[in-house]
Amino acid sequence: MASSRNGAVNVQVILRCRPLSKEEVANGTHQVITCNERAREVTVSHNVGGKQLGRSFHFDKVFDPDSGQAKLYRMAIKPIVEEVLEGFNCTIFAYGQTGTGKTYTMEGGPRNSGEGSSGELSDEAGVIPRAIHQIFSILDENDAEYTVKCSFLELYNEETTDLLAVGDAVDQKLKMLEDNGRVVVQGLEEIIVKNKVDIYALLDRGSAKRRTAETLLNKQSSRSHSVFCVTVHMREVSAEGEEVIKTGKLYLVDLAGSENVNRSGAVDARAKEAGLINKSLLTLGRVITALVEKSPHVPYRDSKLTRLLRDSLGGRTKTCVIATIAPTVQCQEETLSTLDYAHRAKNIRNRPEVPTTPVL
Ligand SMILES: Nc1ncnc2c1ncn2[C@@H]1O[C@H](COP(=O)(O)OP(=O)(O)OP(=O)(O)O)[C@@H](O)[C@H]1O
Repeated sequence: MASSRNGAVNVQVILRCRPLSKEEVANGTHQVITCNERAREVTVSHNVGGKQLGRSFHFDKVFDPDSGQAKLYRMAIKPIVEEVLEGFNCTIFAYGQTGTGKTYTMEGGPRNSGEGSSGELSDEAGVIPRAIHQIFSILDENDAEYTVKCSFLELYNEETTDLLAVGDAVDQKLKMLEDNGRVVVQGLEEIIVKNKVDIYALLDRGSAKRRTAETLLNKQSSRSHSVFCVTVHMREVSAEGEEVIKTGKLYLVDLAGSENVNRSGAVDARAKEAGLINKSLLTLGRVITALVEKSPHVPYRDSKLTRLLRDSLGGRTKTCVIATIAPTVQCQEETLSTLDYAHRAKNIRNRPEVPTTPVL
């Protein structure tokens, strides 16, 4: 039984500007970004013929360089995770140029060894550990019967690997199959997480595998996408006394660096020459364009990423994009490209639905 509680909603787009790094401060790097959190506006200033001009963009939320992880989570992500526990499927994408804070936002800043192993959140903890904490806090508070499962995969050059696999399965490339219109990744490990302490062990396992592959295979992490998925099954009794299983899914996606693919989804000529085309990122841009322009054909099937996350783009999922930018003049051109791209994504409309399955 599928019940639709909501009509169409736009993809939510939030903007985060990272602070200057120590080196940038030491070098006296010029900043060109002004964030106005209240007005939910970001302005890029540039100099044209000696005149200082500014271009402004509005988003659903704007976070300036002083906004820490806890604030971003509380204001932008917490309500989304609450919806996962109501049975919605939700997706959060981090999109931006390399080095603007996608991984920092999703996973968190560097941890000291042992930090987080007792389950406490550090100030620098990102969206993934905070979401797991929130999920367990709510489930435990409600005294619900539940299971929480996590998977973590990487897409690199259109190949899918399981970041949580161990033993013989470590280097296996996984196939994506279609099952009743749903895309499933064959053989992807789903680990049952018993409590919030387990999350750091999982993240460490995934990150260690990513790092090893980078060294051994000369991979560039900025060219890979990672998808962390949390599935929560909850058993509840409805107001009519009917026992129901609710399943909520949360996809947390750390995209490849957006450089080389411009705002219209075209490939930069230099990138093409250098063989730096990222098919999944390129197709994501084309899917967004097709959805925004209401084109009859949306090229979901053209890449692994868009096949896997089809439902998050114009489907039944609640979707949020976190666009990350750097404040420096050197990144100005890329920043404008990210802002244009993110601004267009605001026009995508999804129709979130809660599928409920009565227990037989
Ligand atoms: N909001 C922030 N506050 C403090 N430090 C940040 C912030 N965002 C990013 N950083 C720091 O900036 C550096 C680059 O961030 P990060 O690695 O997350 O970028 P990225 O966008 O994921 O890059 P890539 O595409 O190469 O993976 C890191 O050292 C990170 O700790």
